[in-house]
Amino acid sequence: MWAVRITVEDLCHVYSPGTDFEKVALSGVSLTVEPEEVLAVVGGTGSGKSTLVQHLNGLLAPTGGRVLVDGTDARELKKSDLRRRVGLVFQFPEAALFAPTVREDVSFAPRQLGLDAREVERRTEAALGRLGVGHLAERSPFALSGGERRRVAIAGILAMGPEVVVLDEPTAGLDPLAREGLLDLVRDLRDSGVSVVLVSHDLDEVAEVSDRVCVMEDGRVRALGSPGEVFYGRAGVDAPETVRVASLVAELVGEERVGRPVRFEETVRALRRVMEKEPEGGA
Ligand SMILES: Nc1ncnc2c1ncn2[C@@H]1O[C@H](COP(=O)(O)OP(=O)(O)OP(=O)(O)O)[C@@H](O)[C@H]1O
Repeated sequence: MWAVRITVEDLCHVYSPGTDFEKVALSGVSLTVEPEEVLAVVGGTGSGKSTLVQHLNGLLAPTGGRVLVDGTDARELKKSDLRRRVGLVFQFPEAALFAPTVREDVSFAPRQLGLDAREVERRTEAALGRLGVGHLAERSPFALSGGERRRVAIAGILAMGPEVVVLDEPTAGLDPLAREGLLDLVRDLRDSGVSVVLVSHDLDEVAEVSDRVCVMEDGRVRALGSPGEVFYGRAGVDAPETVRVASLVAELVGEERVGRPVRFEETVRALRRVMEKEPEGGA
């Protein structure tokens, strides 16, 4: 698949400018969403994450700065094209399901694109299959579990064939199994050439799936880099459990023996290495 690059340059966003409710939500944000990467956006509540991602598909217009999609200013692109290319899945997207059946709900967006009926059907079935909800196609979205409804809502976005998918807190409120399933989807999207922007409060899941992490604070980029750079650096973020465990062990035996693991499996492997070298009875 042809992969898109989104460049955010010195982006500023002010809500309700010139009124008593004026709020500067973003100031001077610059970053790039590279083709075929998972970029996590983390940060405290109100730090500007949702505002930032709504600029990626033109839902919000910059107060200052610009967003470039493969070098073209997003304002010059047709809004409907941009929203098809950059699919935005809001927090709790299941709240927007409306059709009598799952299949009709998922096919709604591709039908709006003016595609012929066979192409709509092909995309709908592919998206239902990808999200593992094909067996629910004739059911009412309202008669499903929360996790199933969320998958149906995401299938509706994927049926548009986006090149970038933005997921705003996709695992919020899901049980561990449903959460794991969504993280598998994130990896699967990246592996099939779709970039993913993942907004998350859950640093452990960010450590598991992201290629790079952007830390937002008070409307600015506080840190941007690989999970290792960000979580072991001085970004001031709380680290994922995996990193905290590895850091504690590194304090005892030295970082050169533990390294800087980020993902669960890497941390387990690092600790195993340390234990194997440890003489009987401890150091
Ligand atoms: N429509 C709006 N009108 C005015 N202010 C807003 C609006 N939406 C967000 N804000 C404010 O802009 C700032 C950034 O909000 P934003 O929703 O982008 O943060 P966030 O990092 O996504 O937060 P959360 O993690 O709680 O979802 C906050 O101070 C918020 O109160």
